[in-house]
Amino acid sequence: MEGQAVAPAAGTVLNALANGKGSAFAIDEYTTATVELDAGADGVTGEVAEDPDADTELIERCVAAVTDRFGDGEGGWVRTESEVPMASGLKSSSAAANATVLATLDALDAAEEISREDACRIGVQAARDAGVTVTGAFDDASASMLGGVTVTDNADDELLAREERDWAVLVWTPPERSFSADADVDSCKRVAPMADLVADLALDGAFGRAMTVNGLAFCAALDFPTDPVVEAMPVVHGVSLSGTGPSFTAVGDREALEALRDRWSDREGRTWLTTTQTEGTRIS
Ligand SMILES: Nc1ncnc2c1ncn2[C@@H]1O[C@H](COP(=O)(O)OP(=O)(O)OP(=O)(O)O)[C@@H](O)[C@H]1O
Ligand SMILES: O=C(O)C1=C[C@@H](O)[C@@H](O)[C@H](O)C1
Repeated sequence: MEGQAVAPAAGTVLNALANGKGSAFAIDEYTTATVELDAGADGVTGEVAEDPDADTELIERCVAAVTDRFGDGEGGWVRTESEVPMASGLKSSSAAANATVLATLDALDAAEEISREDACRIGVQAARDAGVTVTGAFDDASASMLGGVTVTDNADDELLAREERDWAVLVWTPPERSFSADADVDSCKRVAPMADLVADLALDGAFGRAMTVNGLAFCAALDFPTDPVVEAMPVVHGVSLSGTGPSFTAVGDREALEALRDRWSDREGRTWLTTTQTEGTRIS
């Protein structure tokens, strides 16, 4: 029994570490999961193509959660291949979990037995159980699973809004890595009044302005530089630190972002242009 699915990465509108509300948008960069199930296998073995030493607990838990609920507890093998690096702020764990959950459902021929929203909640619970998230990150996971821009309450995995936007997206990924689970949550909680404002803007559909306020607040809280945000502000719809960093994303018109790319590219790391994605996670 084999299955395969592909899930998009995402960027941040609102980081949920301050007040539990979050917002994120899917981008056109992907993680693929391939799953092979075997009724006789003893447990699940995971593999991350780009990093043989990576922690595979999350994807193994995703397979087991799906076979427990929709199969007969089959074990097997899962491998992810990703265009986005881990711990870069681009929600690689959400994309890996979503792709693995859907690939396992595909292997069991059970993809139509559950809504995409609930399938996403399986991956969020696996991320909590694996200890790779602070809030569960239903904001990131729902954007990756459903596509478009989502606004969520991560306290109870509730989807508050989903909309579609057709933006060009500029991403700067510095060479450093920062795991979400290691973020300074107390510092993030201090900017909760700003996060409340960002949530109101996002729920009004003013995603660009929401994102920029988020960027300034969380760069300050997590000690990231604000100059990429200030440089971008005059020419973009929105710009922010993505997640707990270190990547930044800016959204807007392609020509404006091409000009901004020339400035951001002076910094160390990788700067590239992509687009928003509205289709979400799919069986491949
Ligand atoms: N491509 C992947 N394949 C398998 N597991 C992954 C993958 N990406 C992330 N993970 C799992 O999630 C854990 C946390 O990764 P990471 O910090 O990248 O997650 P994240 O919260 O999505 O952060 P970021 O938004 O910074 O990418 C990893 O240690 C690993 O266990
Ligand atoms: O681990 C978490 O709970 C989160 C991590 C970051 O991606 C945040 O952007 C997200 O809102 C929540």
